Amino acid sequence: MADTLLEARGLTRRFGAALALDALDLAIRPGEFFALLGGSGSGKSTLLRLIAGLDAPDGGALFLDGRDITADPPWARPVHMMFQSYALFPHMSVAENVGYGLRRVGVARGEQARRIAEALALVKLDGLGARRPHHLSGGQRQRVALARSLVMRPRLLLLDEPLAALDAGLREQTGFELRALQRQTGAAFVMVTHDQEEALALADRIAVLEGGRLVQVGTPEEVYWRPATAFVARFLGAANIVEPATLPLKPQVAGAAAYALRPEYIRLTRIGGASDSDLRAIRPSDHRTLGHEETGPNRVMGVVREAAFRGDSTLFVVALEAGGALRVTVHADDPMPEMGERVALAWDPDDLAPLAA
Ligand SMILES: Nc1ncnc2c1ncn2[C@@H]1O[C@H](COP(=O)(O)OP(=O)(O)OP(=O)(O)O)[C@@H](O)[C@H]1O
Repeated sequence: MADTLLEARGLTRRFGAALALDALDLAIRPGEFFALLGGSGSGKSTLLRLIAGLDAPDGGALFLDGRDITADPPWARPVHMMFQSYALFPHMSVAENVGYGLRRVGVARGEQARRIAEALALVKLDGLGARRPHHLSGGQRQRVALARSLVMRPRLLLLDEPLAALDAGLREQTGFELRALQRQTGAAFVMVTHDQEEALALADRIAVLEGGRLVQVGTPEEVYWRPATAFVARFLGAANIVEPATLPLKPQVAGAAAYALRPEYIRLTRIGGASDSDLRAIRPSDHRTLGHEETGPNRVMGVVREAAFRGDSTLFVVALEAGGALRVTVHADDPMPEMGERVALAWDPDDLAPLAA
């Protein structure tokens, strides 16, 4: 396929009895920012190492531009990996570190100097070429590691938890810089992360891994709003998992055993002492149930049990009269219920995302 840069077919890797990758299929497009998201032990690092050629699969194959590269050594692949530890050589200067790969493949000296300067400028480290890595901050060391990868002009750059070692302030800025670098260089970036917010913020597409299998691949919007399984729904921001047996649901797509319902999708209506201003904020469709206690499909009654302030919104846990609880977010501009207040919860049928078992 023309729009596929790297393809994995049936990729399998066993460690003794443990199946780290279970016949995994995956296609990465040229120039995309792709996130591999999964919990500890889901197979993320194993997949990255196989793509880089640092490890060999027990089954399946890898194709780059349609060519089988499964048996190619790492240096023969237009793929570069940036390790979480950065793996810089402490006895070499920044410029020597960045130029290491160029020297190994025998690029002429003048050309080396030009490309090292270009790579250092790309990561905004101009002028620091003579320094040793231990005279740099953690963020700067990461830039050296990035420059060392980018100087090789890879088609595909693999990044193992690139932001994990940075403090919170630097993480967001570095994330945006990674995106900018990816656009500037045109290389495809594959980033391993266990942080769903990072994946949602940066990636063009996200692959969610569970137990060595891909459970869903899609845009951040697709995996967030339309999770394929309960695992994905929970992993990406704690959606409510609701079942027709326990709640009066009338979903757009019938027949699923369970549905994901985002806390942001639920409308909360104050029933008890709703003030006039509260009433004006309530949608017309909610008026008929105000003061009444009727329920119906996609509408339930409950009592507010917990509240967590989140700045632009507050998350409420509402214990349902029919049993169970739902998590509901109320935007800061909307009327807030009190703790212990009775409320009505409602949602649109097409906001129920059907889940595979
Ligand atoms: N060299 C190895 N020897 C034995 N088992 C291994 C080896 N490497 C990985 N595994 C096993 O394979 C599975 C997948 O591991 P992997 O490191 O790929 O997961 P991960 O998603 O990267 O996890 P983490 O986020 O914790 O790094 C785990 O069960 C792990 O214990």
